[in-house]
Amino acid sequence: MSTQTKKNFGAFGQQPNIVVVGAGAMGCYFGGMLTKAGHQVTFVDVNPEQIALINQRGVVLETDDGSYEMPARAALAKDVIQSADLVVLFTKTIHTIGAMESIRHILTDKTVVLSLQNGLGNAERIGQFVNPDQIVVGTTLVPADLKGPGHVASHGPSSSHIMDSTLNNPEWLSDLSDMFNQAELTTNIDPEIMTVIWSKVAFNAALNAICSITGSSTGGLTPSPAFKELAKQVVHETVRVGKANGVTLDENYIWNNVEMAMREHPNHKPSMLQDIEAARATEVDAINGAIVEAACFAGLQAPVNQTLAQLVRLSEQVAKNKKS
Ligand SMILES: NC(=O)C1=CN([C@@H]2O[C@H](COP(=O)(O)OP(=O)(O)OC[C@H]3O[C@@H](n4cnc5c(N)ncnc54)[C@H](OP(=O)(O)O)[C@@H]3O)[C@@H](O)[C@H]2O)C=CC1
Ligand SMILES: CC(C)(CO)C(=O)C(=O)O
Repeated sequence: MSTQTKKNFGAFGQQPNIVVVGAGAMGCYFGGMLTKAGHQVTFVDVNPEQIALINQRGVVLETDDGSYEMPARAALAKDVIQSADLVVLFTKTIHTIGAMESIRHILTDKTVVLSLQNGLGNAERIGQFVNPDQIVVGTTLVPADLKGPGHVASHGPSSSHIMDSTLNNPEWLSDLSDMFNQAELTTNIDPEIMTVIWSKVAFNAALNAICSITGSSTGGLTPSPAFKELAKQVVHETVRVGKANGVTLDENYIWNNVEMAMREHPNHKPSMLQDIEAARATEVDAINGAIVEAACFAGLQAPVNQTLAQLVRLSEQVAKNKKS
């Protein structure tokens, strides 16, 4: 059945007004796929040149099924007027508060805000702007590499897990996952979302941090016993911290995801490495740093994450020094 004939987005209506905030790698991929499925998407970003290029040429997606160039609409937040039915938030976590503040005027008490951002604390940050029952959080294993403004490549299998932040699993959540699945963005509703989020944080704490420090894509680490030993220590430590914070994690499940990413997404540069290469601030505080904080909160220490966090911060500084 074609995506057109399956269309029925319940609470969101036939033509929801979707606003993708952050027109970088993930924003362009998710927004581009939703556009390709026939949705009305507005991209919001802070970079005027990027906005101009997207308006002029559209977004370009390189996928395993082919390359697509789709007309798209992008704007600065202040220039978006129509209220949003769905906000898909894909800024880096350090920009969440600023981005949400900038779109405050298009948020209503019915707007749903979805975050598949990496790291801990996403629901809490978004919760400063909308009610908890309007927030959907989750994780995604979609690998997205920004090739240039509005131009993104994503290769290999992937899926996302979502749940509303109150864990009530309202009916409209199925409408949202249907919308994404029909746009070929494989999405599962997962009641165990805290486990899923912590598992992804453990994954990113190992893979993103080590790739960023070493300058390697995920596949580049494959033959290294040193990587395996270090990454397993990160995962082990994070599982211990999760447990002390009331979240039970499965070390094997996390490790299998790390191995899957190395095997299936070998050319992907984790988002944190893309930040280092662009001399931008990374999300280390929401990933390894947040694990260290959660350890302190539970009266523990997390020395492996602490050391990796410091090395990522050092790599950030070196990248900035080189650029200036
Ligand atoms: N890339 C990937 O493969 C994956 C990423 N993720 C997560 O998805 C999220 C987005 O990552 P990614 O797409 O890689 O990030 P990018 O850096 O590629 O994109 C973020 C975009 O948001 C823009 N931005 C910054 N501040 C604001 C603001 N106030 N309002 C609107 N836009 C703003 C940035 O502009 P500028 O560059 O000028 O700051 C940039 O264009 C992160 O949390 C990441 O961890 C999750 C899984 C995979
Ligand atoms: C794509 C993935 C899952 C790393 O493999 C990721 O989370 C990232 O790049 O930040």
